[in-house]
Amino acid sequence: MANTIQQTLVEQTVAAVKALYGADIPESQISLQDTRKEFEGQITIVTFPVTRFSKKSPEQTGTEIGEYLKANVEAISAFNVIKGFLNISLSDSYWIALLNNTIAAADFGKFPANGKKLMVEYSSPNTNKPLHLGHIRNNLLGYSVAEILKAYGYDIIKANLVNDRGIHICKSMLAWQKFGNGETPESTGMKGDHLVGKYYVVFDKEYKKEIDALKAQGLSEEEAKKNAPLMLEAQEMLRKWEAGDEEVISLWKTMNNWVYEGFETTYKQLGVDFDKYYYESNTYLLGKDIIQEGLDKGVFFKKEDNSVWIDLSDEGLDQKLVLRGDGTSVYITQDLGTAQLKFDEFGMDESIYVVGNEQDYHFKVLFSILKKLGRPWADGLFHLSYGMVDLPSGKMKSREGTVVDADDLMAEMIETAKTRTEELGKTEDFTEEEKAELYHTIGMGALKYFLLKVDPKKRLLFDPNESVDFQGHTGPFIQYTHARIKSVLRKAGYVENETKVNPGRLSSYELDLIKALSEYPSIVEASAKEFSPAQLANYAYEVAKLYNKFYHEESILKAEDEDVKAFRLTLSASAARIIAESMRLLGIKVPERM
Ligand SMILES: NC(=[NH2+])NCCC[C@H](N)C(=O)O
Repeated sequence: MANTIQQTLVEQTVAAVKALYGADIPESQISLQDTRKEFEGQITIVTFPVTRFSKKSPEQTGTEIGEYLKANVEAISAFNVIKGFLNISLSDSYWIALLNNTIAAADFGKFPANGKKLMVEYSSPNTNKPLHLGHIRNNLLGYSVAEILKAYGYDIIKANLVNDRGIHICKSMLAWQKFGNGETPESTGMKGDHLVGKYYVVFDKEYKKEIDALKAQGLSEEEAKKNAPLMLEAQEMLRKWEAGDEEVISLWKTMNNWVYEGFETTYKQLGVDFDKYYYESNTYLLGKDIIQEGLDKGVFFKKEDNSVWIDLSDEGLDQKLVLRGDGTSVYITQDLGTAQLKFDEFGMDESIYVVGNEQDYHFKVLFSILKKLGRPWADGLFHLSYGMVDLPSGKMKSREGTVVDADDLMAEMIETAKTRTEELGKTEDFTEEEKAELYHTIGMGALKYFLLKVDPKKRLLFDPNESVDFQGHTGPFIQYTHARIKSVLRKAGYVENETKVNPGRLSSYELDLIKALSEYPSIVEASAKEFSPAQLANYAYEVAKLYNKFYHEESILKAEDEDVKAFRLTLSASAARIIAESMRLLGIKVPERM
């Protein structure tokens, strides 16, 4: 447990039960809560489990435990019992010492290396079109979870599995070949991924025309789709590609490089990065040896047409194809092989896949197969699943009218941040360069915070305007708070870790803020264990709110005496550091001034 006073209270409660009632109560039965706002105190012990041993009323039991604790734990200044809840007040001197000695220290909230390795696979785009809003959620989640786990002591590998082969890639290639007139990113000034995406859309449009024409000739929808000349050509291209045709391969290399250049720009703008890239063009044949192994072990079975299946009805899932009758692989064949490759190469303890919830079933099956095959690492696999992101209709139109392009959205966010910041009118003395950086920081902070504060499983409505509200539950509100604290510290000429300062007593605003800051390590721990950036995001907001309350209620620069002033500056500096660090783990920058 990161907060030692909590640990002490649990241990001393166990000792109290022994001393008072002669019984051994397991630590796990002692639960602590934050004391409710309307009661006196900061930490509450739930005494109901103890009544089993005391054989007395909850009130009586709470009072007896409270007296024992007050006599034995120096930090306790008072207690009260309400309906069996033992509310404990810790002395001001306890909280003051905690700030000076623990929270204000540079290593507060830093975890030592835990010797464990973990891979986070995220992003994993297809190279036939640019990234969209859904990818943004994916990238932010993956990056943030990786940073949180790194802070918690893991050795992290950020991996990206790029889907760079298959019929969808042939569609954009074919459309470019037929209708592209030799267009390049240079000749059009378009980003490479957008150019390729444009031809993916062209394919779809032309293909639809062909389907309609065939249907007008009396073909069924299904037949028309199958026999449309463009589709037949795309399939022919895929066959040639797989047979090693030089022309196709060279076209693929050219267009794929356009896409990668585009992706790199998008990733840079988003502020995400990767340690390892996997390409499906290299991994798509993997997994076939695992199919054979599964057949030998009796985990898989063959049907008459030679296709290979797994029966997962014992787990409430159905039968699932793992290899086609003609020996070609399906999605899961590749993923079996890629999982093996990842573990062979990195020998990690855990592996997380950040992939949308439309693939929940796929990952259930994948993990289940690897368990059945007896892979020792199969228990360390986790699918970090997330829901869709929508925009309020009419707010922003994407190029194709359906999905929202990631680059467009980011540009729009930075623009909105600019407008809003200009309204605040505090940047007169900024250089153009500083302004541009600030708008970027705020625009991206707004976008990232809005997407990360929500539980990943929830479907999300992204409201660009609401996300930049400087007063709301937003990134910019937290960023603004950070800049405000930094401004106070600058005005005071504050130097980090000057002296240990004792103001004598604490106001309730100071106490609430110190208490919140003291929770930082346990929040990092919980966010890491639950792969939950949302917890950290909401925590940063709480700290910012408490700081603002403190700031409005207490004078800092004009405090009543030097000790109080020095103390409030130390408290401010700690709040700024913890806000900045929480936001860094979310991939969000905080400005020094704004
Ligand atoms: N190992 C995996 N299956 N990762 C997810 C790949 C996601 C895939 N490229 C898609 O866009 O749907």
